[in-house]
Amino acid sequence: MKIERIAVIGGGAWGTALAQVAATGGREVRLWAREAEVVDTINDAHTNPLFLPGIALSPSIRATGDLGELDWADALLVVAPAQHVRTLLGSLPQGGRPLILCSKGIEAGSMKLLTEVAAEAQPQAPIAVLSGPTFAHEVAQGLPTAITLAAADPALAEALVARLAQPTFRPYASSDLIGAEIGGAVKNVLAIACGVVEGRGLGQNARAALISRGFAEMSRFGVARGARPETLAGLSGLGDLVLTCSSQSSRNFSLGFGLGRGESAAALMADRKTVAEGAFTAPVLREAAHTAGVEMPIVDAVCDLLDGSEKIDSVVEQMLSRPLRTEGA
Ligand SMILES: NC(=O)C1=CN([C@@H]2O[C@H](COP(=O)(O)OP(=O)(O)OC[C@H]3O[C@@H](n4cnc5c(N)ncnc54)[C@H](O)[C@@H]3O)[C@@H](O)[C@H]2O)C=CC1
Ligand SMILES: O=C(CO)COP(=O)(O)O
Repeated sequence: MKIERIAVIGGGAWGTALAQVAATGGREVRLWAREAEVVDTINDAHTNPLFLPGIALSPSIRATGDLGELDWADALLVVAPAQHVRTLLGSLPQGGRPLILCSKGIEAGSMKLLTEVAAEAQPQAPIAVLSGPTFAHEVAQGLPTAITLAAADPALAEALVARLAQPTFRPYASSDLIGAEIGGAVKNVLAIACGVVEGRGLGQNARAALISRGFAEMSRFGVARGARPETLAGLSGLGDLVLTCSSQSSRNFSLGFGLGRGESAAALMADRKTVAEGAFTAPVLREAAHTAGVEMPIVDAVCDLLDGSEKIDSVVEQMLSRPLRTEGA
């Protein structure tokens, strides 16, 4: 199997950065963006100041507002916010072109993972997942990055790795799609919690404890939904959790930081141009965990802060007064 022509659905920071990777060496890449101004600035000035400021883009990236123009591609990178993936995939013609899911989230309402959403919206398309510790602005600058590329068909994984790999962009093939996508979805919620810890000034010990106990929650939920533990401990799980729990560059972490400072979620979410996926994933993850019989106290606490049902100090007190238990449990 050979994949040459890559198209990207989504002209936000991550879609643009991935287009930049795929365009290395002057290879043509098509990118669908929702905003006409993004289409125009990519085509005319080779920049995306709205979502990825300060990066000079390859002139071989051609943007379009017409999904029909993506028919040209051998494979499509799907990089829209998770809650819009179903609608966008439903707007494409049906076909057997591989879809590589790069978004991180769980669909609200249905509680479905994006692999399930894609299988319903495009039943004939082979599905892959690309996920890992990858801040878009670093990838777009060519800084060294490693990422998980999961596909059920090893030939598809191999073809995609061959097409996307660069000396500074190293995809590691996997066959565990569920593991790869659960890590990315859950870490966004945990990054909000880490931001809260930082914003409230609870210290570095608390943040390390939260990353470790958060990873235990991710693992319990992931395994219950069919993920492999080694995938969750890899780039797309623990790797991405550590990245987003350590940096204000994370939109989810910075949302939590604001909450920790006492700002309301509504005020922090109003007028956001960029997406903090964890805010949308948190309530559906809580519901999905409940359905699976999995305890996720950190996720519950993030939900309570986001919906305003609890104040930060009482959430912290509740977390600290939970029954003492053995670490592996
Ligand atoms: N930015 C990053 O460093 C990374 C982001 N991701 C994931 O990629 C996905 C996209 O995130 P970003 O590119 O960062 O977005 P962004 O925050 O840079 O931009 C927002 C995006 O949402 C789109 N959008 C808003 N309303 C929409 C609608 N109604 N229908 C379709 N699209 C709509 C905008 O067109 C824009 O592309 C998310 O799931 C995110 O978790 C994954 C890895 C890294
Ligand atoms: O997923 C990301 C890095 O891997 C980006 O994180 P944020 O969406 O929190 O900015």
